[in-house]
Amino acid sequence: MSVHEGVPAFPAATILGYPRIGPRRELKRAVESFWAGRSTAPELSAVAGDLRERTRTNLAGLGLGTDDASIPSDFTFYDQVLSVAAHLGAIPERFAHLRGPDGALDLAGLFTVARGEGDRAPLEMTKWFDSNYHYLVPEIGPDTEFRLVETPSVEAFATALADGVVTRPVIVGPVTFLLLAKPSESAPEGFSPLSRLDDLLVAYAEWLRAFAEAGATWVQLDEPALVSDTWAEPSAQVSAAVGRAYQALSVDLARPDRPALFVATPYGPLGERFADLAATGVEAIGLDLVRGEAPAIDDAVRTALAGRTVVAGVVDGHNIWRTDLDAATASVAALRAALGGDVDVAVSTSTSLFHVPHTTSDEPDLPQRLLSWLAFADEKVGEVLALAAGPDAAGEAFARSREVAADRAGAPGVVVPEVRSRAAGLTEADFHRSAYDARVAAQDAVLDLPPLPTTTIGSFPQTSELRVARASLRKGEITAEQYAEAMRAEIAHVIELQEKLGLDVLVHGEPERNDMVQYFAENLDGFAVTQNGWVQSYGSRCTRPSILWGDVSRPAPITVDWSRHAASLTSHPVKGMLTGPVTILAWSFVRDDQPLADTANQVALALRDEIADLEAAGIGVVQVDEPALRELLPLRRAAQSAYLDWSVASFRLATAGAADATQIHTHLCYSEFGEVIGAIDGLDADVTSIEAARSKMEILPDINSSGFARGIGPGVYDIHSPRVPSTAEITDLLTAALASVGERKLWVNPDCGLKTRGYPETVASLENLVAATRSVRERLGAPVQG
Ligand SMILES: CN1c2c(nc(N)[nH]c2=O)NC[C@@H]1CNc1ccc(C(=O)N[C@@H](CCC(=O)N[C@@H](CCC(=O)N[C@@H](CCC(=O)O)C(=O)O)C(=O)O)C(=O)O)cc1
Ligand SMILES: N[C@@H](CCS)C(=O)O
Ligand SMILES: [Zn+2]
Repeated sequence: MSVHEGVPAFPAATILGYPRIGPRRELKRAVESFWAGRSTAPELSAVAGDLRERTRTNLAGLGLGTDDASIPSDFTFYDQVLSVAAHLGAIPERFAHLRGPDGALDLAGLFTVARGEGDRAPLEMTKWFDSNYHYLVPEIGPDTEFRLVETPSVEAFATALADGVVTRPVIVGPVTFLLLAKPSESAPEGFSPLSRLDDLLVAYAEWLRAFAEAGATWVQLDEPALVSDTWAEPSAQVSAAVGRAYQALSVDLARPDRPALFVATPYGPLGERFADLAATGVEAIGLDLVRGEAPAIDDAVRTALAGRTVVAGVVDGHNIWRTDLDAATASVAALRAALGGDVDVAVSTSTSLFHVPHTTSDEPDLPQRLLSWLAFADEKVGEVLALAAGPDAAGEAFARSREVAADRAGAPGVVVPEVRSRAAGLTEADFHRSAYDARVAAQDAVLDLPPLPTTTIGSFPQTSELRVARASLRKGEITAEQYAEAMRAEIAHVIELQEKLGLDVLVHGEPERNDMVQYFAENLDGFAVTQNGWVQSYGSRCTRPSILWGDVSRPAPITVDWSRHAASLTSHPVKGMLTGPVTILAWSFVRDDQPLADTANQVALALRDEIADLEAAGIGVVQVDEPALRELLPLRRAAQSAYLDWSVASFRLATAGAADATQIHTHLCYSEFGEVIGAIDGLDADVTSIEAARSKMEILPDINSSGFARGIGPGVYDIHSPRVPSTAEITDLLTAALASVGERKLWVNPDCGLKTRGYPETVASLENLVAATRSVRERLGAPVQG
């Protein structure tokens, strides 16, 4: 009997996943209330259960089937990668005390692993593929035990089933889990977590059996790692791992001991890994057809796939423009033709929808015309259903899609001739500053800084008073002037604090910013912002990505008054604070009708004007943050250099108008930067601050070997945890950094902004940072200033 006989049909239309925070951030509020001790674990679980129930009712109401596994079940309290680690007991030794007798973590334990406790560092957090979502990095060693120790995903499935809905559980697949992991602290040099695949598969098999016993017909295993060719492990090794993993889970573990398996591969073209998967017994394979071409399909693949399903991800799960349904239909038809008549083709989103907000119907302030161009998660469900039904049955949806495309192309603001002609007139000279030596001389003459200058990354704690003031302004409860006065008072407080702490280059603290991208979007033409368009960035933290829909320009200075006010309160240099073009693009929903490079240059020109206005206001140091530079790096090596060319160029365009005496800083965080160190050098910033404390300065050898010659501030204080680093600890980090990059280049700063921290730990940490710097300066024989 073929392994595929008796397999339940894959649904004709589905989505790869759905936002889990709730339309009004219900999960964020419930989780934070639990953390604050205002609610109990059962109360938090009840909120989560309600949310899951609302989600499946909503998806069923939108038209997804309740009996065919079209509704994904992908809930997690914090992060989907952490959830796998928790299910399988793969928790670092330093958290062993949190595990119950059965090896499971309770909710409080799960959050402790995510957030750390005392000297026990949390799991490292880093970006999830090329998105603004951040996952927790599993730590795997030769002795990590893999065993199914808890089953909340199975219980969630069973609850939905009891409610009459056959959902499709979604879990991160074993190859991706191990490729995303890092070696545990005790692992020997050169250890690869992927070497533990066989042991991990035993636990995945147990998990699949548990789903089968609970009645699951299909389970989705997400394997986004397969679309990337940038792993340390050679391609042949990844290919072999795919073969072994899915042979074990689909053939060695035969049905009915397991549900049918759907392996989804979002975020890029699957390429040669498609044939690897086809050679196993998985019942369905998902392709991201938004980000790339369909893979090569030869006779062998066609034959191997007979009786199975390929799921065409043609509705963009990562952006919010309405789908061109005709183009998507053509792409599905081409895939169908390539696969031949024996292979079923279903329609889906390209990625989970957790990258987009819940629904456009909750945005009363967005202009109707713009709103009509958009599809958030719920509207995308309608699109997959329309595509599955086809242009005859869903004629109205197809007609609407054509109207939208035409309307967008001709709408005022989409093309602004003045913006286009300025960009067209750019010359090579617009991308270059003077030689670094000349700049250093000019800057030394005006900025009287000690060796190892101290500074912070920009934001100071966003207190609830600041957020409430902004909410009150929005509701009309206070006037714009009252709001501005409250912000000026906060800036005065932050300046006074920094002077007291003895920092050298001060910041205004960014109290006026709801978010470092949204704030600029609110002040630039060509953008719109949402009211309720929240998207999870990590854990309980959310953002409202702005919508970059038209040509970008700056109607008026944005940050100048705040920076001028701060500078008026101190004799120290105050650093102006801007967000760079690549980060503004990466953390917004960006128009899809022109190359990103062109859009980035429009944003860069607006920032260039802002820097000129800051200089005119007497600001001699300006930081242009690019934390997302690494985020948009293509997942395939062949595409990376073109990306780095345009992204670096846009930063240079933004900053190259600055005078020699203006010190340009940049800041990078939330990623591993080793492999793009050359591009960071290419930014040509005078000073670069970079996250380093969490990884214990692992970046320093890369900086050294790249010949990076300008100022560098490797972070000496991990701002992701309330833990206060001791003076001795910071002194050690500074000593290591000094030995590596030298006194002339070294700056002292935290890893990132302080907006998510509270004041008590911020003050204590910065006191220690300044004390450590002074002790190192003394050792160098430098005068102690500040
Ligand atoms: C630095 N990072 C950022 C990323 N992406 C961004 N877009 N911005 C970033 O800063 N990516 C990588 C990293 C890590 N990611 C994040 C993401 C989000 C946060 C964060 O702190 N988010 C806040 C929300 C920020 C915000 O928009 N605040 C608004 C609205 C605040 C609010 O909730 N108001 C209440 C009323 C007031 C109250 O009672 O408190 C309401 O509306 O109900 C504002 O300040 O006006 C979050 O809370 O999740 C950090 C790092
Ligand atoms: N200037 C920003 C950078 C965060 S990546 C801040 O300090 O919050
Ligand atoms: Zn940062």
